[in-house]
Order: sequence, then C-alpha cells, then structure tokens
Amino acid sequence: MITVEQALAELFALVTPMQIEEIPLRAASGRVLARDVVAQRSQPPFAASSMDGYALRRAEVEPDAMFKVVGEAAAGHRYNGTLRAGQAVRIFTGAPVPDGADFVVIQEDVTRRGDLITLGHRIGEKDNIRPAGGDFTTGQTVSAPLRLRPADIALLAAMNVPIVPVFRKPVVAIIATGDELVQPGEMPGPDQIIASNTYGLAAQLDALGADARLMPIARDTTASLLRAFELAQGADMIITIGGASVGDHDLVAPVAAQLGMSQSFYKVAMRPGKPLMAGKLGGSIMVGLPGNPVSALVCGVVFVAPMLRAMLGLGQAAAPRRSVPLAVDMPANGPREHYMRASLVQGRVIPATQQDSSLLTVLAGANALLVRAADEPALNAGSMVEVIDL
Ligand SMILES: Nc1nc2c(c(=O)[nH]1)N[C@H]1C(S)=C(S)[C@@H](COP(=O)(O)OP(=O)(O)OC[C@H]3O[C@@H](n4cnc5c(N)ncnc54)[C@H](O)[C@@H]3O)O[C@H]1N2
Ligand code: MOO
Repeated sequence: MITVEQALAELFALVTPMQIEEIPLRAASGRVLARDVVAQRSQPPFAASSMDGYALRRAEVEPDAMFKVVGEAAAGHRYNGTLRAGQAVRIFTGAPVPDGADFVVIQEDVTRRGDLITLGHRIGEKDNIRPAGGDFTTGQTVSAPLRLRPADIALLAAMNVPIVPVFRKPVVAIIATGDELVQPGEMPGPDQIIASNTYGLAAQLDALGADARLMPIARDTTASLLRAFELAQGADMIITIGGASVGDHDLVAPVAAQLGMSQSFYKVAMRPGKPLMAGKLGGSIMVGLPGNPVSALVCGVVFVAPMLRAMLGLGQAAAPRRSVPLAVDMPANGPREHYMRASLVQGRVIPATQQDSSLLTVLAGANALLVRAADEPALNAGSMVEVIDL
C-alpha cells in the first residue's frame, strides 16, 4: 500500500490543466481566471467628489468666507466652465471636480442664501476629492490564476472587461455501483438502500467548479458496468463509487482493466479510503472510490478536490491543513493515516466517538477532519494536531 502523499503525487501526474474558454462576466462567479486581464480604463476616470457640497479653491477656504455659486456638477454631468476666484460649484458625490477647483466643502459646513454660500468654522484639511485613477489605472492587471469571488467580478466590471478567460469546467462522470442501490425518491426493495455518496460527491465537486454528472447506477454485472463506462466516455474524469474492494461482486478493477485502464495504484494506507484506485482510461482520468459513504466523501476531500484544483490551474497542493490543540486525550494511531470526523469547538478539536465509515450522520455533524499520522503515539489534550476544515 502506498501512502496518502504518494497517492496524491500519482494523482497529480494524471492531471493536465483544462483548456481556456471565454465566458460572459455574469457567468464567471466562482470560475478560475485563466489569463491575466487588463483594465480598459482608469477608475475614477476623473477627479471626483466623494461628498455632496461645494467645489471651490482650497486657498480661499477660511471661516466665514463667501462664494458665489456659478453652476452645478452632478454624477454623469460635469460643470463645463472653469472655476474662478470667489466662485463655488454645487457638487454631488461622484461628480467630476470642475477645472480650477481643488477642494470640496461638505454642505453641512455651509450656509446658503440664494446664490451665495458662507463657510462655517469647522472645515478640516480633507479635500473630499478622489483622484483620477485612485482605484486603478488603464493597463493594470488582475493576475491569473484566480478563483473569481464577487468582489473580483465587480472589479472586472469596473475595468470594463465583459468577457473573461476561464478554465473550462472539468466534466466529472460519477458512477454508483451496486445491486443494493436505488436513486433517492425511488422505492427500495427489502435489501436495498438509497445511493447517497454520488449525490454528496457531486455536490462537493460542483462547489469546487466541476460539472459533475450522475450516470445511471451500474449493477454488479460486467455488462452493466461496461455500459456505465460507455456512457461516461468523454468525461475529463470518471469516478466510480463502490465495488472497489476484494469481494466477489467488486467488479470495478477487472472491468476497467478489460477496457484498457492503465492503473497508477490500488490501495492507500489510510482510514477511511483504503481501497482507492486510479489511472487513465482512454482520455479520461479514472478514480475508483470505496463505497462506504464516509470513505467516498473523505477521498473527495483528500484526493479529488486537490486534483480538480490542479485541473483548474490552481496548482498542485494537498487539502489545506492547520494546527489546532486537541480537546481530549487520544490513544495511539494504527498503521494507516486516519482522517477522523471531528468538531472544532472554541478552537479545540474533538474527534467524534464513532468513526465507522458508514456513518453519514457523524460526517454531517462534523466540521473538520482530524488527521492522525500512521503509527502516531498517544496524544494528550492540548497537543497540537492537524485538521482539514470541512
Ligand atoms: N475482506 C475485506 N473486506 C473489505 C475490505 C478489505 O480490505 N477486506 N475493505 C473494507 C473497506 S475499508 C471498505 S471502504 C469497503 C469498500 O468496499 P467497496 O468499495 O467494494 O464498496 P461496496 O462493497 O460496493 O460498498 C461498501 C458499502 O457502501 C455502500 N455503498 C456503496 N455505494 C454506495 C452509494 N453510492 N451510496 C450509498 N452507499 C453506498 C454499500 O452498500 C456498502 O454498504 O470494503 C470493506 N470490505
Ligand atoms: O477504508 Mo474503508 O474506506 O474503512 O471505510
């Protein structure tokens, strides 16, 4: 059995970054920017008032000074003249500051009668002017790769970039296997259960930027599995769930081999997730996940998510971990790296008491995986351990 680290290296070796596609900005949230983009304009494009008030000359500002209001500048409508000594222009937030003005007095500090204003006594140093290009200037870049968050979308819009180059979404075909499975909403027979992993995994992968597609459930026959693989053809990644172990009905490895899969590895020294396999099948990456629900979803976090990030040009890195103190004492770990369902409470981590890999309630109640190294000795409460946030 190989280690988690070795398995991840083998998986990264299967990965190539996705092609680039150009999409409308409105559709780009959560996508990964694939090429640097350049601001098409400066923001603000002119010196702009940051307040509602009066534009005038700083040199003329003093308590009780009087000015004649000669015009108005509003957002979208500049004052076309040049401001002269003793003059003020009524100005509103976002409006271009008139030529000749270099100061905006807020209206609260002014008394107005007809066309005349008188300044008050408490005017500060702040000019209330946003300089041209104060946010960004023409030619400034937003660097790729970058997972686009709402603020990035707003920035690209302000830069007048309506079409964005992003990495194409990896298409991931997910195949559930097993005679015992029916889809949610169907009527299970007495020996059947509902396929759940596929739904959880698809949700996990969609959230990372994949286009996850659920294939029909493959039954425990060679013909049915072959048919499922056929339907999955053309996907960037094919993930099977279940049928990965050593039982008589575990057909994924033999059927994939029959289809010409070149296997990178089978079995990883981890808990849960041991019977993991991966390789290349035609043009697709093939990953065989174990059937136990928690095993499949933990493998999703530990292996599939980093692969997807790499496919989306975000680099080859393991799932991010951080160190936190243990809330309780823990016995020594066994020979497999253990990804324990756990809860972070007030900055300390508590492993769930039940760690069986079939327990979805425990996984759903967890907010972290507590990672224990293979053969790690017993630890006392307060020891620092590593967690992966869920
Ligand atoms: N003799 C041995 N038996 C087992 C070993 C072993 O080393 N020697 N490994 C165990 C481990 S660890 C795991 S994990 C499981 C993995 O088995 P498979 O990948 O072959 O999965 P199945 O047997 O098909 O299913 C296991 C379990 O999960 C349920 N399942 C499967 N698919 C789904 C799904 N889409 N949604 C919900 N539940 C699913 C299935 O009904 C089984 O209960 O093997 C151990 N055995
Ligand atoms: O490794 Mo299995 O993945 O214990 O549940």
